[in-house]
Amino acid sequence: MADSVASDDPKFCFEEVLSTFKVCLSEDKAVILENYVSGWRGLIKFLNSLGSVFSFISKDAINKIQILVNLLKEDTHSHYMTVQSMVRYELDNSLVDIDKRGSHPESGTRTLLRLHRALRWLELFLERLRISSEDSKTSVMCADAYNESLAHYHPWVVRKAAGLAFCVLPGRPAFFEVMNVGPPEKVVAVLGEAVPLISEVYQITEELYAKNNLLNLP
Ligand SMILES: CCCCCCCCCCCCC/C=C/[C@@H](O)[C@H](COP(=O)(O)O)NC(=O)CCCCCCCCCCCCCCC
Repeated sequence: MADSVASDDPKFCFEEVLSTFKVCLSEDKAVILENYVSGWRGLIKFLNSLGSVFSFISKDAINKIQILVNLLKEDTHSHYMTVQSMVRYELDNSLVDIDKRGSHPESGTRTLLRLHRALRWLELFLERLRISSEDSKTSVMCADAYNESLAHYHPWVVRKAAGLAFCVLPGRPAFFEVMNVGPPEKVVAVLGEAVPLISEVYQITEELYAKNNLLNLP
């Protein structure tokens, strides 16, 4: 794994993201942190290729991915193999700020929760994209998915900035081009494979966080 998340390798292919999410779950349905992080790296590559309007979003995501990458490199890395083991280890060792921000503002559990919420946006957006018609607007699909999910956790100023950024998203044909998968039918087929995978990873993480009362970490 490369040291820095902010790689500027320009070549993006959505199937790469698909393949990382494919290997995200272990046999016993635990979320493998390294693969989860790789999936996000791929998505950030995509976001970066859409232009600098999105850099305030990718900067925050890169920052969070980097926190997780660092945890995967520390002496305690064996506890960070899966999201399940990470949560267990951090809770057992009081490494998570539960009610208010304190001495662990960058715990893995808290950091992953932010990405997890964004994964729900991704699932909703990709599903809209999958069933969209040729003249559907990506900006509208993106905004609808955002308003239904991630926006609930963002203050007004972030929602406003995100809304403005969505307006400059390329139209569906150009968006599909950037996904670099092939003709539109192929994109739709790949999305049909990706959405259920992403959804399963999301559900498993959601249940884990709900069970441990972690869905509102500060
Ligand atoms: C394709 C268009 C991409 C649009 C992305 C939609 C998500 C909009 C998110 C706006 C986030 C703004 C940045 C600030 C966020 C933080 O305040 C906030 C809270 O963090 P804190 O508790 O540490 O303060 N952070 C977050 O909620 C995490 C946001 C992570 C966003 C990652 C978005 C990655 C998008 C990848 C796009 C890939 C599309 C692929 C399609 C084929």
